[in-house]
Amino acid sequence: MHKMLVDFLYNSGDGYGVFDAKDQLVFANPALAEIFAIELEQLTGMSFANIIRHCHQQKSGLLIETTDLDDWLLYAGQRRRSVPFRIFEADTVTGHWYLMSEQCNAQGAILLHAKDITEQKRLQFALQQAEQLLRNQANTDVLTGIANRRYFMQQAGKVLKHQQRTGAACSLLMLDIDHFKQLNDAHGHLAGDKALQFICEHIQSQLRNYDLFARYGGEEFVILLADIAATEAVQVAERIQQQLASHPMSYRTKTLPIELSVGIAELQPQQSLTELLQHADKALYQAKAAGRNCCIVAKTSAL
Ligand SMILES: Nc1nc2c(ncn2[C@@H]2O[C@H](COP(=O)(O)OP(=O)(O)OP(=O)(O)O)[C@@H](O)[C@H]2O)c(=O)[nH]1
Repeated sequence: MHKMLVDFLYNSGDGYGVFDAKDQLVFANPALAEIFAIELEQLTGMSFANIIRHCHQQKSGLLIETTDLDDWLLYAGQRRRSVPFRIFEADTVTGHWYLMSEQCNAQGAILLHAKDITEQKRLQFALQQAEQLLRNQANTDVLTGIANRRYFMQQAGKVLKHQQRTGAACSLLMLDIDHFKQLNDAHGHLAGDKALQFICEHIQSQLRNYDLFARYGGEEFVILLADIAATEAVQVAERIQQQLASHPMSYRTKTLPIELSVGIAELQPQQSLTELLQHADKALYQAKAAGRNCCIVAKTSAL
């Protein structure tokens, strides 16, 4: 090889290596030796399979995550030389990422090039996490930590479609704290905020993981119960009310009783989310009119 080229390869921060047609590594530069975490003198002459075995056994160099190394090697063997050029990402035990490219010539020799992309990957992960955080924030009510109305509307539409397609039951509960203004006025807004958080924790503890529970407005909440008919939904609502009565909220030195009125509507065929919400809202209004701290099921007839 031309001396200049050899010097370049030896001093390059990118890893370079050449595997012959029998998959023996006939040339490697120091950067590649570092990636595999094998001394350069030892590395040169090793077969691809032995390099991978070494990394796997020593838990050093390339991160080989498998419980069946022979299977891993078989799979890798099928991919190597399957195309004249291929590109893939690989990471090391120490958390570095490399963009690997393999160029295969007509005789079956492979030129391997490994470029450090750790910084790009770090930024990519950070961006993904930031996106996830933003998505969560956009869907979450800040005060209570439960889903907000926006998220509810998005998800409820999907649940309704699914339930209507399969003909399964579905009930919507609309819950509103009774005389909440009085609580705020008597004990302060902070007590009101604590009450909202307390109620959310309380309701959440009574629900299944996949029930859709959201803060719909100030002191109003919605719960969408898939596969639950109105008669069963009443039991859920009454359990929430009874538990709330027997476990009142403590605030500073006081005990603050909190009560809820609940309107329930069962999903009808062809009904839209807006219509279902209207029915539950009307039932909630009736529960308030009936004296509060009770639960009313909407009539299935038109509003
Ligand atoms: N502390 C606190 N209060 C809130 C929040 N959102 C809404 N509210 C209060 O909730 C109260 C709702 O009052 P109303 O609509 O009159 O209802 P209510 O007093 O519960 O009466 P009924 O629903 O008829 O039983 C208002 O005083 C709002 O200020 C909040 O995030 N924190």
